[in-house]
Amino acid sequence: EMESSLEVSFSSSGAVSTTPGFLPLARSHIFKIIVIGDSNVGKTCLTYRFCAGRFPDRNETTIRVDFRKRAVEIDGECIKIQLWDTAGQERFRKSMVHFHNLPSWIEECKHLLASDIPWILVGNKCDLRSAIQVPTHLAQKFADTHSMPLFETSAKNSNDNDHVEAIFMKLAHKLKSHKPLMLSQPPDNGIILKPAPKPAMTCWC
Ligand SMILES: Nc1nc2c(ncn2[C@@H]2O[C@H](COP(=O)(O)OP(=O)(O)OP(=O)(O)O)[C@@H](O)[C@H]2O)c(=O)[nH]1
Repeated sequence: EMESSLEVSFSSSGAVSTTPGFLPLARSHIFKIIVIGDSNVGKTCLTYRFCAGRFPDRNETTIRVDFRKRAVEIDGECIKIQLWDTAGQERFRKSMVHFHNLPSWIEECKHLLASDIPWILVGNKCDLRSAIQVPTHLAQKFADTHSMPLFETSAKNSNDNDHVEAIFMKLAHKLKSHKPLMLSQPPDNGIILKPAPKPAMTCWC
């Protein structure tokens, strides 16, 4: 079946690494993307696909939240993308938030998160076209109503659809230009003298 999942994202950034002498060495941005949606829509597979580059051999239902990460380069800058793969099953997400279906997911997020967070809507499992659950025109209408871009993809086999890689990269670009949400995070072990204007980047990849 083709089902819809909802992704909402926010960013925080500005980590500055320092040497014991307190000189800033490197600065990198961390973008945190929360993936939410009903159970079984493919949140784990989508996040795995983006971070590991392939469809998982096997996976189990998510309990509370799993974290996946990947470093990418945007405009010559190393960006750390942290994906929060949340549990879709009611019994596993009780301690986090209470959601039921797409409109409820959105409503709940609006209460919990800042209003101007970039959102995108993703319909997954497009490789199962014959078992489509949500026609594109309806998904598009829903996305328009909630002012978010719609992507249709398959974590398993993107072929003619939006590619998982491109979707997350588009979101990362969107977050990069979304300066107001960026918060400065002091380093754990030092004093920030001042942010380096054009720091040398240290990439995890
Ligand atoms: N055919 C097909 N199957 C998919 C796709 N994405 C996920 N699946 C399958 O759908 C099932 C559920 O995928 P998950 O990624 O675990 O779903 P989830 O949304 O993370 O589920 P919860 O952890 O319960 O919230 C698994 O059997 C996957 O193999 C896809 O794009 N195409």
